[in-house]
Amino acid sequence: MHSKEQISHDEYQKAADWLTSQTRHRPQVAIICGSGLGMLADTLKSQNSFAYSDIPGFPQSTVQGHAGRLVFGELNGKTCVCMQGRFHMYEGHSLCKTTFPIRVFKLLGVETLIVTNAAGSLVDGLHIGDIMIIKDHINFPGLVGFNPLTGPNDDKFGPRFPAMSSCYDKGLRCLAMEVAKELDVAGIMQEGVYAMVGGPNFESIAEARLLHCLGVDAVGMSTAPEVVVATHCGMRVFGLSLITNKVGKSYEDSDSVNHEGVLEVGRLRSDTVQKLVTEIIRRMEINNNTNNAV
Ligand SMILES: O=P(O)(O)O[C@H]1O[C@H](CO)[C@@H](O)[C@H]1O
Ligand code: HPA
Repeated sequence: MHSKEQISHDEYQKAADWLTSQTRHRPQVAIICGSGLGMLADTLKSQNSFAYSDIPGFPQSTVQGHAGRLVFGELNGKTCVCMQGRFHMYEGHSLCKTTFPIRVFKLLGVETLIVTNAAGSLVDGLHIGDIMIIKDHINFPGLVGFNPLTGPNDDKFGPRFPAMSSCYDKGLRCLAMEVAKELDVAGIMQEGVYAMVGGPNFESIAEARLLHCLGVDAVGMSTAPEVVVATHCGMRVFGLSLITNKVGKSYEDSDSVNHEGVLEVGRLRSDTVQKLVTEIIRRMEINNNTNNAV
């Protein structure tokens, strides 16, 4: 599935212009809701929401737990746009379609991207229900050439060879830990490395052992392409993984993971994730002088 699909600057602009004509909100922060975490969008005040099917160029969500709506609104004094449902490579979308909304957000003036996901833990210290602040990622599809930036570079968005050595903003990671302490949830939070695999199958035992050996703390099937595209176009990124399951590394393990279980943990922890994200956004500094439009 080495996609040759290219999306022109005009197509991103068309979606951004359509959204600008439909809502008075001009978002500074974009939030992507992971599996079972769509309720984050419900916290926005003065909402305007749009079905993905109505937005020019947007793909459709096909996964249970991903509603397929873009919600604009106010949250603690910041204007936000929330993806209630993300796109995954395994749904059959090209990677540039999977990340289409990110560049549209850039054109809308978004400066900060908050990504959330459901992920499986590979380490003893991360338990079901814990929240991992993403410190770094391993983009397995990207390492072998499945990268949303493949193809002619659009210099209006960013450089041909973007650095990825500090894509998860350190200031926001520190802020998240401070907020976690104040909300008394620091005990279930720690930083770690997220790895994206292609999916849609969950990992075999041997794959889980390999990921563990490679220094992966949590594994999922999303996020890295979104973060690559956001970093390429100069956005500040913050990411959270909700640990929804332990990834079996022993042939003696009898538990096996399934998507319903993943969604259930999302529901159980939705309140905590919501409070964390809401408070981080309240305290986040926004550079109002930056003209982000490209
Ligand atoms: O990464 P999000 O969208 O949270 O979803 C995660 O949950 C699904 C598996 O249950 C996969 O899509 C995996 O990537
Ligand atoms: O264990 C997992 N593996 C891959 N993706 C996932 N998303 C939630 N849990 C998992």
